[in-house]
Amino acid sequence: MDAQHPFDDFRSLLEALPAADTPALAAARKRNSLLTKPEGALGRLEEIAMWLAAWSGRAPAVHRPMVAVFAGNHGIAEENISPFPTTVTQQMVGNFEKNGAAINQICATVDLSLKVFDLALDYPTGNITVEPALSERDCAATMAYGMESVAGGVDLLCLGEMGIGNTTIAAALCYGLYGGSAADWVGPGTGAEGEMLERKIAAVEKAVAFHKDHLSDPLELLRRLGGREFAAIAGAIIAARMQKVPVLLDGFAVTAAAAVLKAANPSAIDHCMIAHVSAEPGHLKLIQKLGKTPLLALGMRLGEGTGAALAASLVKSAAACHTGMATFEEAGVSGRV
Ligand SMILES: O=C(O)c1ccc[n+]([C@@H]2O[C@H](COP(=O)([O-])O)[C@@H](O)[C@H]2O)c1
Ligand SMILES: Cc1cc2nc[nH]c2cc1C
Repeated sequence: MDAQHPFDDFRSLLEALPAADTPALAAARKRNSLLTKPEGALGRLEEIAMWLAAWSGRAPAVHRPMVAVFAGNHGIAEENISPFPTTVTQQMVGNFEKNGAAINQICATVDLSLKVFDLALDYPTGNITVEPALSERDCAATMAYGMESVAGGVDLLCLGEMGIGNTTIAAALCYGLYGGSAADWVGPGTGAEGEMLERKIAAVEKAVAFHKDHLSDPLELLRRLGGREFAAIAGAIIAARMQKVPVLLDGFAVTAAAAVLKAANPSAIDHCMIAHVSAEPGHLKLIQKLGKTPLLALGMRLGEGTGAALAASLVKSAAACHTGMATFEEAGVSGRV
């Protein structure tokens, strides 16, 4: 028998992803049409409620929403492409644990649980300009770890990340997936400008040129150009699909991880919404490639899942309206003449 390849299980899962639940969607559409409002008057909140039904397989409801933040360190930081040192990744994980970060405050106000997963921060990935980020085994194990984050009855998963250098990695993934020029995908991240921005563009160019013969397979592209938080997020998105959990994607890095899955199977991220468009210029371009429309545009560029957590409040309201509103008949409100 052939030896198992570390990616075999993920390839099988990606080929056999569950489809949307059509009966649950039909039931939600029916109820939506009876509620006390002019048709379509709740705009995208109605779309969100239908999306929840289609991908959860139940009436739209959000009782156990969770933000998962995956933290990773990147060998590419050696190229001096971020204004911040990689030690900040671990320090921010400490800050999350002490409730000191923006994501803690948003989770508290929106009533979301928060889990932070630090991914071997003392062992940064390979510098992708000269070597793959991860071995096949490490990439597959990290995807599997990400899958485990979707447990305990979560019914809305908000994905976020923390990792100094990861806007360079996200740009490399996008350039590897979609081409164009490296400069199309590179932006300031936490504040790179001038020569640092030029180094960032050069690093992305060099990385994609170095791995150019291995980029047609999306999982291989992920392990060569990606990083641990990207692999874990890809795993979490797959697990959510299997467990009928709708997903909110945060900024540039999270969306780039999702894009890898869409390249493997065009329907792989149909259960995901783009929570917000970040100020990182590559994010909007990437969202357009994915054919999606973000829920929010607040000029944020923090990461940590902050945009996804804010969008979760919209998803909660959408579910509450769908479930709690009276029908025309119940309320004795006259319908259209
Ligand atoms: O969410 C975004 O689109 C976003 C845009 C710019 C920066 N970030 C965050 O900033 C870090 C990466 O920035 P950098 O400059 O080190 O590549 C990482 O921790 C991200 O969460 C996040
Ligand atoms: C301070 C800081 C906080 C962050 N949160 C997400 N990415 C970040 C990057 C920095 C530098």
